[in-house]
Amino acid sequence: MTETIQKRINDSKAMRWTALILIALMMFFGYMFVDVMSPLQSLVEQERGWSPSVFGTYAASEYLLNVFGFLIIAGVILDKCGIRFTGELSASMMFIGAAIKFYAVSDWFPGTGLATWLDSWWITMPASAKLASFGFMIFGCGCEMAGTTVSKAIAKWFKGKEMALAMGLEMAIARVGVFAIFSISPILAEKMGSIAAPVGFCTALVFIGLITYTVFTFMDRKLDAQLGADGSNETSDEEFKVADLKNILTSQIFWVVALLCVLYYSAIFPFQRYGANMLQCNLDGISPAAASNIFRWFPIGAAVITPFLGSFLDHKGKGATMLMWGAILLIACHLIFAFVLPATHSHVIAYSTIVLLGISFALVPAALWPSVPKIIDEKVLGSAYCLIFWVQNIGLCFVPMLIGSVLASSNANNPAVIAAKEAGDEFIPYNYTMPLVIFACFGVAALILAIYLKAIDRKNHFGLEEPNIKA
Ligand SMILES: NCCCC[C@H](N)C(=O)NCC(=O)O
Repeated sequence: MTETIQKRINDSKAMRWTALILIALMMFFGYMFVDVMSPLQSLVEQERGWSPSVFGTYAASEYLLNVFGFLIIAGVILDKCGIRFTGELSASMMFIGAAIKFYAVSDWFPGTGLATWLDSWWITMPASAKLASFGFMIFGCGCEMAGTTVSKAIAKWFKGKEMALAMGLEMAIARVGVFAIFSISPILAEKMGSIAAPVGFCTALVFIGLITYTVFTFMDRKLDAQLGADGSNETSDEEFKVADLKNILTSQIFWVVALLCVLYYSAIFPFQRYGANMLQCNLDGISPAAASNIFRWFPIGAAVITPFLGSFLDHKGKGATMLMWGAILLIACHLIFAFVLPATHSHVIAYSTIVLLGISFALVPAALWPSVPKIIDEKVLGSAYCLIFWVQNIGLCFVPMLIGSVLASSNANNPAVIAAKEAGDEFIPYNYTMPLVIFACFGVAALILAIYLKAIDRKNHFGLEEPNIKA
């Protein structure tokens, strides 16, 4: 009897990479929306009266609902309802949140009954900021849930294939989105004479992301038909039960990975918010544009290198070792920024350290996310990703506030800062040593966890050092 081996849709290189592009586009547009207002801080202050602390509250709102438990629910939804439903839900939440934020910063909002009511309480926070934060909170829930859904979708479509390369490419595409919006947003705002223009533009892009993900769901339906699954819990024979969460939460290796993740990312994304200003302060007050020009090599450097490291991981392995090197580079870079740059004011050192940090930012994500399917049972993979993001979001929500207050308190008696404030200067030459030392300490803790992770992997054979593609 001859047995025909049926080829699945994801066995075709063209089809699985098309699927990756479709889902990565949703994240690309999502990451663009996240940072659309980051380069417009002073403009938002002028146009809408958002003080720096209002801006900080607005930025934290992205993570607020996630921290208060939404991401845990998101994990259950993902494992119970599957990647198609959860992806559509995430993309829709991203669009609804984006549309609310667009309305909040548009010229249609001031003067409405809602604006008058929102202005009547917590008066230091303008109505536009309150509504924009509400929208951003809904968007943030959708965006983080989308991030975990995309990881689970890639693990499904690329299992035993180029999984790490695919995850690396997806993250690289998202980072190009950050780079792109940092360049486009100020131009759009200036040309259209309003901050609402770039926000509206990105809201439209988020809608396109919803469409591209919808196209992907048709492909995924076909894959499920070939796998013989019903699509609710596509990759596993056993049904997901909420009680399975207990297995994740009591797993030692899960906590090592989750803590490593929060510590590492707490020294990356919050640093991203202060990085350009830190360079300005340490390079004799260069212009904000010149500082951004140096700083943008950080996400773009990571975007270029991540896919190569992903491919290396697929073919050669060494995931745990890559995590260790990522943490070592992180520590070295923050210490150079803290002690060497203020002493030398060297542009060469600034550029090289930014590039080194970009390599670190490629090493850790490229190794971390593809390692999760190796340590966690497939049927609870969605919940595991969501729980890791949940722990990470706690750091991303609170560390910027910690850094902001340390920066303020460590400069309270700084004569240069006092003089600049008294003179009403636009540029305040802050000393960033203390915040940078805190970032380096996060790196040291992440390194200890990476070493421990490598040790427990060696003992328990999780395969973190093994390649994904077995010859
Ligand atoms: N403001 C963007 C934060 C994205 C956080 C997200 N949970 C994440 O870790 N994504 C993976 C990455 O490396 O970007």
